Amino acid sequence: MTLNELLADCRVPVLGLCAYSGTGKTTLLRKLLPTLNERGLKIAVLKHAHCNFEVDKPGKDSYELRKSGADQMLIASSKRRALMMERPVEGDPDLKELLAMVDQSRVDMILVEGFKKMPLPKLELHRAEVGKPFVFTDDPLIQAVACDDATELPADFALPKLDINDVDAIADFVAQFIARWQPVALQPLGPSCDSTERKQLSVKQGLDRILAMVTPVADREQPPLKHCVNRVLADDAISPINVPQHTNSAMDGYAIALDEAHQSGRRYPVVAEIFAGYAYDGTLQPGEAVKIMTGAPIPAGADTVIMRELAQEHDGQVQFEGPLERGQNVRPAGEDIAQGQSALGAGQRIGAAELGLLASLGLAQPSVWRRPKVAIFSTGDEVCSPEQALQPNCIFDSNRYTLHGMLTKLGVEVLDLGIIEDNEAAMITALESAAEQADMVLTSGGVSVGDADFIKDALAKLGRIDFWKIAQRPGRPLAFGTLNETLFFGLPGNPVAVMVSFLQFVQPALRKMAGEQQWQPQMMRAIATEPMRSRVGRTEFHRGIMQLGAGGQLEVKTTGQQGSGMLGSMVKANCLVVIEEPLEQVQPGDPVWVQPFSDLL
Ligand SMILES: Nc1nc2c(c(=O)[nH]1)N[C@H]1C(S)=C(S)[C@@H](COP(=O)(O)OP(=O)(O)OC[C@H]3O[C@@H](n4cnc5c(N)ncnc54)[C@H](O)[C@@H]3O)O[C@H]1N2
Ligand code: MOO
Repeated sequence: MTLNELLADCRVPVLGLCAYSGTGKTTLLRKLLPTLNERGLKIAVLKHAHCNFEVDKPGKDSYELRKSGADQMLIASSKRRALMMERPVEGDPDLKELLAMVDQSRVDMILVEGFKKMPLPKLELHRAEVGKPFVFTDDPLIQAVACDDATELPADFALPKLDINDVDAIADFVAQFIARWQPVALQPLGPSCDSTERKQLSVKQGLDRILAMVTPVADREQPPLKHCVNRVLADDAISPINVPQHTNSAMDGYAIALDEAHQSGRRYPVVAEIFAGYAYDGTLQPGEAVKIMTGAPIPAGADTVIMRELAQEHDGQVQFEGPLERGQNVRPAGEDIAQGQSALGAGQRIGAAELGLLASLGLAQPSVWRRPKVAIFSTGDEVCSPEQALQPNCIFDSNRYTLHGMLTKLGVEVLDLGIIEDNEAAMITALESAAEQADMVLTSGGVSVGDADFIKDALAKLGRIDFWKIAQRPGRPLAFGTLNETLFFGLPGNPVAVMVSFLQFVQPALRKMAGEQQWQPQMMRAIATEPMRSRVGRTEFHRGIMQLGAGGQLEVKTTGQQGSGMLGSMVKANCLVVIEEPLEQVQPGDPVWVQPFSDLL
């Protein structure tokens, strides 16, 4: 069994914990589960046990009834429920069947303990004193190794290494694993589903081929900070200063040096008053206080701030109520970002928060990548510019406008070449000129099998273009390749297909070209509130409306009719519902993946 077969039906990430006995797997899990719960993550644990384990006790009804011959014993109260089944099997129980028994709609992931040999992504736990060999050397599915200080890893060890005693670091790893996880249907399919055999590419296969062809832009620019919104950082933003610059007060109050002599009722003479933006030049002596405002630097000698509400000042002296703790209400210099630390990594797209952060470091002209230039045009004699009167049998050109909108939001430079006449000579001239001026050329229409699709002949003469069929709907036909050095996408003509293909393929390509690193489409789980039909073997993108349900859970319904020419369905929608290849039908109550539009639409 392959990983894809084992996990094909899993709606949540599955991670194995693999270790030899004595490594402390269960001890770690007992600490890890509350840590993950604190982060809002609900975890199911699936554990392999020795063959004749018992969970209930002799004398209990459930035990006796099972021993009397109940094939399945389901016991439930208002707090919990347990199902015991007698299922003798040869060898290990079937993990795929067990995973299907977990109520996946209620958890964020399944941790599997045991089942060491199964093709699962796993975290290896290792302690040197147990004296056992590593598992990762023979198991390519090990994602990381958590080990103790005494463990000596080989020199060529290239996986993430975690400290087995650092539960927070392991929880971080698990949280990242969940965040990065994609359902099997959106991952590369195994060899049996390769294009040569099935004539269609999966969404992931298409995207992988596209991304392999994309080279990020290489020229840097240093525009003024306000012009950097939606640009991509070319270098790490290294902080030239400590933020905050000085150790300062987190409260309006009084700064003192807290010493042994402090006791409730002790009177401190107030020797100065410091406002934010000013400093106390002297050194505070034991027993003295300065009145201090939020953000003002803590004077030399002081180490503690007491908020004004807990202080009484009379005749130039102040006393404090309640117990004091040294260091309270003091924000150390560099607490937010230390001088020399990388505040933002190269490849980060700059949004409002990043812009503010760069400003807070005084980086007024960060180095960013130049914006990719994208040429767009529409094809088809029936396509008419909205600036002109509609001709008989024609339609207005909407694709150039949806493309323009999405490209603008992506922060690229758009070169709009208009509508190109449906003849080969016009097509060749337009494509040549577009390829010379831009990093990417985008067209819509003419990539399916129609007779009057001159673009195909023009492309064949000018570049190396493949005509793909993607196992998706809408957006099945897709042309992709190069015109000299310039990337070319021929998107299908249907207006919704254009947008869906842009979101799935052009967007990731352009983000990579723009220098963005580590971008992943946002994916969320929502509960379907109506049936959605799909066809096994293709990924369907339904236009969805997601909203919070009465129970506080994200719910999604479709916008109604899903014709790939109906732009109204995109207008009503706020997300795409992604129905993965293996699914035929989504029923109300089923969890589904949704891709919110917030990024681009
Ligand atoms: N025999 C087959 N017919 C079709 C197939 C197929 O596999 N076999 N695939 C269908 C699918 S799926 C799609 S999508 C379309 C894509 O076809 P083309 O890329 O060749 O696009 P056109 O035929 O030129 O146009 C399709 C549709 O879209 C309208 N259109 C085109 N450009 C614009 C524009 N700029 N603004 C608004 N609307 C536009 C055009 O008028 C057509 O109605 O092919 C199916 N057929
Ligand atoms: O790409 Mo087409 O939209 O599947 O009609």
